[in-house]
Amino acid sequence: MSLNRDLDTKLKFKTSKKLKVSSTFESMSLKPNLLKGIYSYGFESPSSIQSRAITRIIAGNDVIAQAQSGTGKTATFTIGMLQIIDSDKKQLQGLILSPTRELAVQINQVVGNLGDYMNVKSMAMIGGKMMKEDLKKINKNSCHVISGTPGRILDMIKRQLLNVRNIQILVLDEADELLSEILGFKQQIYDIFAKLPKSCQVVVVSATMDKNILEITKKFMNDPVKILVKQDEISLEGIKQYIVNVDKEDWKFDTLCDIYDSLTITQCVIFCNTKKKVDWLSAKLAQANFAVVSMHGDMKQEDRDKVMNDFRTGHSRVLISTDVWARGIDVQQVSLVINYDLPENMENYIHRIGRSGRFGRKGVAINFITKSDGSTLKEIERFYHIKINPMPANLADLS
Ligand SMILES: Nc1ncnc2c1ncn2[C@@H]1O[C@H](COP(=O)(O)OP(=O)(O)OP(=O)(O)O)[C@@H](O)[C@H]1O
Repeated sequence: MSLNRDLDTKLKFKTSKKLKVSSTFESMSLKPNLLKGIYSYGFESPSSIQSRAITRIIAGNDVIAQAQSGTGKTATFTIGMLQIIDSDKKQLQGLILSPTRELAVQINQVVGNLGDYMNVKSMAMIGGKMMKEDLKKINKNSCHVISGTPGRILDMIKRQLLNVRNIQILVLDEADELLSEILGFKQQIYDIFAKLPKSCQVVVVSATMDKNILEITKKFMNDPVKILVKQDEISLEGIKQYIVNVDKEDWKFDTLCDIYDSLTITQCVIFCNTKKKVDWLSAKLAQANFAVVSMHGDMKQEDRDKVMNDFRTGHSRVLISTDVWARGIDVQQVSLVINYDLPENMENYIHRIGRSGRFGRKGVAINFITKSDGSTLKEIERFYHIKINPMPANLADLS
């Protein structure tokens, strides 16, 4: 983890002034069938980010929307996009990019659900599946909206299998990850962007944004409306955070076994930093007769799909994963996150713990801390202006 982070968020980048706040969905002048979709999906009133950003998107502005994890960013850009596209035209009009396949699929489901009464056709376009299946679907359906991962989308565009000439709105979800130097998406995003119409509106979204990312967005955004969160407000109060001092790496496993019963009260995600460690830990827990499932990026997509399905339906309750699960995935029953390893990336700390405590629910995050983790822990505390206390002896007190 870099120790030289620039903690100064005050300069230059500020939330746009005098943003209109729409406290109801009715007051957003949405299409009746979109409003119907929103209510049938179970939403009653908009969250803070929804009440500020949706009308800006609809007005045609480029928008940078930052909001805490689990506060409804997906519906923010989805509702904005659904209002903009014309479902009578059989053309691809909206493109949503996100960093993982599971997230792209999840977003596509939200588009389908909110657009249920609008006759909107959408599809997920992700790596790990046969391209010809994608082609069959597009040809059959002529999609209005595609939610995909950058590699597959770029590939489809380069092969001229995807007509992007009529795209009106591009969304980058988890934008700071998509635009970071480390993961290699950045060039793909630029290449996709270069193929889109000049007039295309851009919306970038994440729970975490830093100055570098905001600087980069200047290259492809036009005087964006900015809705930002102060550094000391990113961490959600509803998620209680604790440390467990384990001294040595070797002690983590026994500590986890000791608390296993509390993990299964609802659902729990355990994060490790490498795929190898995920495999090792799940094998070791299975050997000790603990029921767990695991997922990482080297697994076959059909196996990943099965794990996701089992976890989403509650058939499995404890999931071990890498940072492939850190961002965006929404399983409301997850109430506990364990950092078996502290994340190597400051942003992913907040994204990982945000898998619990969705939309105002309560959550608990437990960090296993070895002696050598001390400085990283301090850095996390400083970065998010929080104090992470030792876990109380009685785990029942956690809920
Ligand atoms: N207005 C609303 N009323 C009720 N529930 C909502 C509303 N908006 C969103 N939700 C629900 O809140 C949960 C979290 O939403 P979402 O996944 O969009 O969060 P997010 O802000 O994108 O989080 P992350 O930072 O983890 O990506 C979802 O289950 C979603 O259905």
